[in-house]
Amino acid sequence: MTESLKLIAGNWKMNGVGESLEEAAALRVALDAEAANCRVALCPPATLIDRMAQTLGGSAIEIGGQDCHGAASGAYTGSVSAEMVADAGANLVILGHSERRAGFGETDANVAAKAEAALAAGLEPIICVGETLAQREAGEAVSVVSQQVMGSLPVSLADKPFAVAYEPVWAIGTGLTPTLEQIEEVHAAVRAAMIARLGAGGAKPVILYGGSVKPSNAKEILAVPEVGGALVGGASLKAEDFLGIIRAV
Ligand SMILES: O=C(CO)COP(=O)(O)O
Repeated sequence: MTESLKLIAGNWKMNGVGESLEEAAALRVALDAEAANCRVALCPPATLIDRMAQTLGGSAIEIGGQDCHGAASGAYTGSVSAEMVADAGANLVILGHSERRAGFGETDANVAAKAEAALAAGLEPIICVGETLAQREAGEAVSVVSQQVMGSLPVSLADKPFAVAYEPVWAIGTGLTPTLEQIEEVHAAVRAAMIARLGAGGAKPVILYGGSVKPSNAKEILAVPEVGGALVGGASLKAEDFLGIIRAV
């Protein structure tokens, strides 16, 4: 078991324009008044990182990007480098989300390169893994996720701060969640793969669960062994919902 503080991270995905920062501001007001029992982060679209950093400046709430390129700079129209994400005001970055693996063809090797770039820029990567429904139904969830961990974590992560997020693809945005036993089984496998890949450096970083986490199910999910926090999509867009999850820690 890890002794690290739990991390509750909100992934806004491609939602949010300037006025959405009111939700970040409301979260800040609430957490200024009642300190959270965990690390809290918001990961807005890249265009909002800078303004969110201004909105949250001086608060305990951390900021993450949702992706970065694997190269430091160059002719990659439309892409954002890890250094740019950090320069805008983030200290974390989500990498290898299933929406990027499926929609943008990202491979484990791409994700590992992005993690290297993130480390070089001083960002803490949150590396996502998770099986599809077909893979789960074929009994392959543990093997698929273990392979993703082995392929997506560069060995240079060993002494660095990072997190892994287990997000079953079929649980994202569907209202479906695995049973607590299924979550425990995969998180144990993720931990074993982290240690196989990184040695002792794989023992401590938190493993987040993501996929239809909401205030009503957060408490039981966060109590599962090796669940070191949550990566929250839809329920992170409204401060009140996100606070309900933070309060469940
Ligand atoms: O993909 C997710 C977080 O990265 C989970 O999304 P939902 O919480 O909306 O299911």
